[in-house]
Amino acid sequence: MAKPTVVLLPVWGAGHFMPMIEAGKRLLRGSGGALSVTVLLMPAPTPEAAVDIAAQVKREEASGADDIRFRHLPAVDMPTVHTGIEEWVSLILRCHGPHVRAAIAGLDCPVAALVTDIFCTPALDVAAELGVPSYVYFTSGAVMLELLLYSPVLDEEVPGEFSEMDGALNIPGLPPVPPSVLPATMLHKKKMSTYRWFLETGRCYMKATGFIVNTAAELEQSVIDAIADGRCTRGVPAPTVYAIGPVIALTPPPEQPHECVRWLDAQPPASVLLVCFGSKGLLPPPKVREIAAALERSEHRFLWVLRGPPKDSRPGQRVPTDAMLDELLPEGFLDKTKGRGLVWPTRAPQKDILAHAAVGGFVTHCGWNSILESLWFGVPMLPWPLDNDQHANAFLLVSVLGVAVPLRLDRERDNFVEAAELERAVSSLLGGGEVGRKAREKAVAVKAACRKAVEKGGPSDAAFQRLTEEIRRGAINVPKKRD
Ligand SMILES: COc1cc(-c2[o+]c3cc(O)cc([O-])c3cc2O[C@@H]2O[C@H](CO)[C@H](O)[C@H](O)[C@H]2O)cc(OC)c1O
Ligand SMILES: O=c1ccn([C@@H]2O[C@H](COP(=O)(O)OP(=O)(O)O)[C@@H](O)[C@H]2O)c(=O)[nH]1
Repeated sequence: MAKPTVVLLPVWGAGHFMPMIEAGKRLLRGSGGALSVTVLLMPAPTPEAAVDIAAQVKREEASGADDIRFRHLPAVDMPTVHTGIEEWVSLILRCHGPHVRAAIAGLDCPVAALVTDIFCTPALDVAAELGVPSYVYFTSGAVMLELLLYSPVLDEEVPGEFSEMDGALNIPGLPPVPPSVLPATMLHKKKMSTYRWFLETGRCYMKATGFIVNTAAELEQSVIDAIADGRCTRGVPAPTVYAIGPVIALTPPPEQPHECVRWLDAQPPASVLLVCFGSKGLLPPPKVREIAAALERSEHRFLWVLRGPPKDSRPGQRVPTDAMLDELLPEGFLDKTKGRGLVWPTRAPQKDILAHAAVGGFVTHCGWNSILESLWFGVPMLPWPLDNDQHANAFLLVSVLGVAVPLRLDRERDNFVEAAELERAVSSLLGGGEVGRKAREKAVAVKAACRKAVEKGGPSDAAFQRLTEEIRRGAINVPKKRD
């Protein structure tokens, strides 16, 4: 009989697609050949994302792993009316519901589980209808998962706007949380109609069999405990959390090192500040000017990945362009920083850069994958969150893990940071001073904990074994036709 398959339903996007495929490959290996993986591919919303995903699929297919197969779902109409990125993705998923159901029902083998992305709550209903166990693969950290699960409780506790309340929020397993670290969708209830998405997603998650979270228990133990004890869900036990991370797709370095890596080869150890704002990494001109002023004055070495504005700014369509450096940067900046700074105008190999001994600090937008990569290589951070889960992630880095030097930003001014503040924080992180020294020390300790977590017998490895076993046991034959 054909072996049971785990069906993955990833969304497109650098921080979502590859981490989920990587987790699927680990499930394959972990099952010792007992399982296969079927990836359902939704057509990507932009030509750039389509090219990216096609390349990744080609790479996986070429690697000869015959237990992973890809199935294309039919195209759906992209929603034009929505309240924001969260609802936009959820609406697309809703349209795909019948296709997902048909694809699963049409499989020629037992189905062990459906694994969906953060946004794919409609797929949980499909799994329930078919009797298939369902898991949310959470590409962000447990703090963000907790915020989603706890949002219905918070909504009742704080009837007014979070942005207008005095004091801090009491969120299980966390130190007092300033409301300013909540995602924008939560912060302005009345202004953001997407707020409902938050509450509904939190409730809907309770239908899942489990949460597979790309984190390590060591990073977010108290939060994971709070979820497990039902403290976020009014005492009702939440689906089991499997903290299996850090899951990072690491590939051997290319034969010809990238230009950024060659530049780093010529720099002293732990001397370079990496500045990179993720795969969407675009900044408006005033922020570019502040960064340039801070880097020029700080006299530290830097590698700045600076992208150009997108051609299309609609949710889900924002793809950065290659930067025209002469137009974006203040006059004379490149000359004045020549030798100690490199500005890279297109996508850079971030993991290879963070792995380089010359990198001593990372100004990051706090996308979860960037955080995990920085921790994996022991690089302390300067958090400059912009959106989504990033403010909450930054809070974790500074207030729980202590691996980052805080950066004062003005959320009311679109997360603006003054040049002088950035200059101060860079000097603290890379130069002398107690705060920077502590962050550097903690980053080294957390690096060791991350690596230990995924070693054979480590806590993430153990969680992964439990998950694999549970998935293997859950396999069912999906009836071809519903009664
Ligand atoms: C899939 O394409 C996109 C996803 C996001 C996006 O939006 C988002 C909104 C929230 O209210 C809470 C979130 O956690 C969240 C996350 C998110 O995706 C990114 O996820 C990464 C890994 O999970 C990473 O942590 C990044 O910080 C998140 O931004 C947004 C988006 O465009 C703005 C997408 O196209
Ligand atoms: O120039 C870049 C920008 C980003 N990334 C990678 O893209 C992912 C970004 O994911 P993250 O969750 O940090 O943020 P997002 O891009 O989803 O906001 C990470 O794996 C980065 O290493 C990269 O390789 N080069």
